[in-house]
Amino acid sequence: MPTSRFQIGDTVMGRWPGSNLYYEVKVLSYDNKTLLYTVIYKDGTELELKESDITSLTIFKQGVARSRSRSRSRSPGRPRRSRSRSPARTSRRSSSRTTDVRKEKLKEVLEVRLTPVVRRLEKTETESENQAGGRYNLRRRKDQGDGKTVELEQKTETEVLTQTKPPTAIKTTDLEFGGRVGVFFLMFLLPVAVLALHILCGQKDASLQSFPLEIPSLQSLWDWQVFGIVLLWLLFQAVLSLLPVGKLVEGMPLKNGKTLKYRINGFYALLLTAVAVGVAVYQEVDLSYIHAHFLQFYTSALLIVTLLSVYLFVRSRWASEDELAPGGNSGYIIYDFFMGRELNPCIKNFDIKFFCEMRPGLMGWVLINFAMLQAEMKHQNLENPSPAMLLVNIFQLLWVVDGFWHEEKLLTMMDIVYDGFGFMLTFGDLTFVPFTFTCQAYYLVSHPNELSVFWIITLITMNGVGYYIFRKANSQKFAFRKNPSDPAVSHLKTIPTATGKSLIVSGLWGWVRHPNYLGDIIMGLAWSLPCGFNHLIPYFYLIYLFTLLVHRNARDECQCRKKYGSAWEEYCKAVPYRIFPGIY
Ligand SMILES: NC(=O)C1=CN([C@@H]2O[C@H](COP(=O)(O)OP(=O)(O)OC[C@H]3O[C@@H](n4cnc5c(N)ncnc54)[C@H](OP(=O)(O)O)[C@@H]3O)[C@@H](O)[C@H]2O)C=CC1
Ligand SMILES: CC(C)CCC[C@@H](C)[C@H]1CC=C2C3=C(CC[C@@]21C)[C@@]1(C)CC[C@H](O)C(C)(C)[C@@H]1CC3
Repeated sequence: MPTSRFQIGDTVMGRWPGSNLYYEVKVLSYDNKTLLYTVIYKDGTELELKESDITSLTIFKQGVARSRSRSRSRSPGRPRRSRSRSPARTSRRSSSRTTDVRKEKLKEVLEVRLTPVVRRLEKTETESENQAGGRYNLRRRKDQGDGKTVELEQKTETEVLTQTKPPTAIKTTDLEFGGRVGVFFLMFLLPVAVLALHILCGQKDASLQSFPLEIPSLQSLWDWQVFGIVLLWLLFQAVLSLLPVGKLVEGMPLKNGKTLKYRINGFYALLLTAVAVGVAVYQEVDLSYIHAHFLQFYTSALLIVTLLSVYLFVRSRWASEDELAPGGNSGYIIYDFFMGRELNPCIKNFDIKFFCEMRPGLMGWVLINFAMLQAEMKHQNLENPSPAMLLVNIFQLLWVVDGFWHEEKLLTMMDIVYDGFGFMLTFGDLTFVPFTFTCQAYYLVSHPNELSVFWIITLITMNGVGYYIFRKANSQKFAFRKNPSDPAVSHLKTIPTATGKSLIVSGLWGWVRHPNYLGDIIMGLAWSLPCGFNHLIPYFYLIYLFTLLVHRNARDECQCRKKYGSAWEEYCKAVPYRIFPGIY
């Protein structure tokens, strides 16, 4: 192996593909043609790595030691922000220089990456465990009796430190949604599809055969007063989100080691919004105004989404590389505009993405549903809302309340940790959620549907079952990631992975690989069925959810395969179905 830097049998630190995590590996061979090293991880996983993904133990330890001494002298507050020393930049530049320079740069990379987390080690053990999403053990433990494996036995500093890093913002090469052409069409199709949905839901003949639809006049699409109301709504929700009530929680560590702080007060904001709406209704504000001006509300929201997306794209030009999302950095303007370049665009401490993801959209959804309930009573001259309308309102309210009750969990989700904030998410959060998730209630205003007692009980049971699966699966995974030895989840069987995290392979997560998606889809069905079978249009949410979750499942599995390698394959063998047991 004359040209290789590392020799067969050397113990070195190897980067886990697709991440910033370094683990101890042994060099098994070197291929002069492909310039790849075959290395073996401590759990037996063999992989081929590039030289740039390997570093010697000495250099790695020096990096850790230096970072430790530096961090102690630093203030315990927010870590220093350093544009010029961004890890991504440093590592990119270093690749074109000499080996010595590379070594020096690598030390720097490790130093910068590790520093802030050393600070975390000075906290209590529980804190560091929570932040790291669990503790990590590189050794694959021998199975114990029932084949159950236990995580975390031994925790080295480096393991915890490196594990907490999110993926690097290298140039995005795997384009999703059909690449540039796909997103270009999506960007026009999505708003038009939502508009068509509105027109269909609102007209007497809601059948798909009523195409081509009557195009609404431009005048009927715009109203300055409605635009003002939408702006006020956004402002009101932003103010509520800044209220100093509720706990302050640290988000997942960013690439530069920095963590952002989030005020978890969504549930209080929901209560305050309910009080404000209650007062308005008491003051005889007619909420059916929203129904009467629904299209104008939609176009106002769409204009705000477009302006916000442009603002986000423009400001991302000044973002440092470590502030960029891994998925929206292709260099193609259209694609990056759609996917979003910046991971967590903030104005001071206000994270725009975190705010938009739930607040205005989910609260708006509940408010619009309630407005539709009032509109139904008005239009159909009812003294009380119909059972169908009540079920839709209650089922969806339960889901939204649940979302706000567990708001903190959003911080660990793919949308916050991985996806950029661009047109797709702004449109999804601020228009798609409030203006399509409400389609059942909107439909019921002009398409009454009688429900028998049997049907009502069946729908309540269906929603209950779906909710139980959704909640239990999500809570179990969250509790397990937070602390695998938590008595509530410690009985679960697991598959260890080379990253040190384990995969649950029993209970709901041993039934299908995404039980939470299954629960969500069952609920989605229970939300549409109250509208009867006359038209397909109230099933829009179900169709959307099914498509989104199947696509999301594929995205997530692709990431998990990269992260967990052979352990993920083992999990797929043990749990062959993705979402629907015995079917898919
Ligand atoms: N109604 C709607 O419009 C939408 C609803 N949702 C809902 O949001 C919820 C969250 O969804 P989402 O964030 O997509 O995905 P999940 O909550 O399912 O998270 C997937 C992650 O869980 C971890 N994981 C996967 N399998 C296992 C296992 N066996 N044991 C332990 N950890 C595992 C992996 O991350 P790691 O190992 O890194 O922890 C994986 O990346 C779902 O209930 C979904 O239905 C989502 C999107 C839209
Ligand atoms: C085709 C569209 C442009 C796609 C838009 C997708 C978005 C509407 C959804 C993507 C993931 C979402 C989640 C929630 C709302 C819908 C979007 C934004 C969620 C915040 C709702 C509340 C839940 O409790 C949750 C589990 C936290 C949801 C997380 C994902």
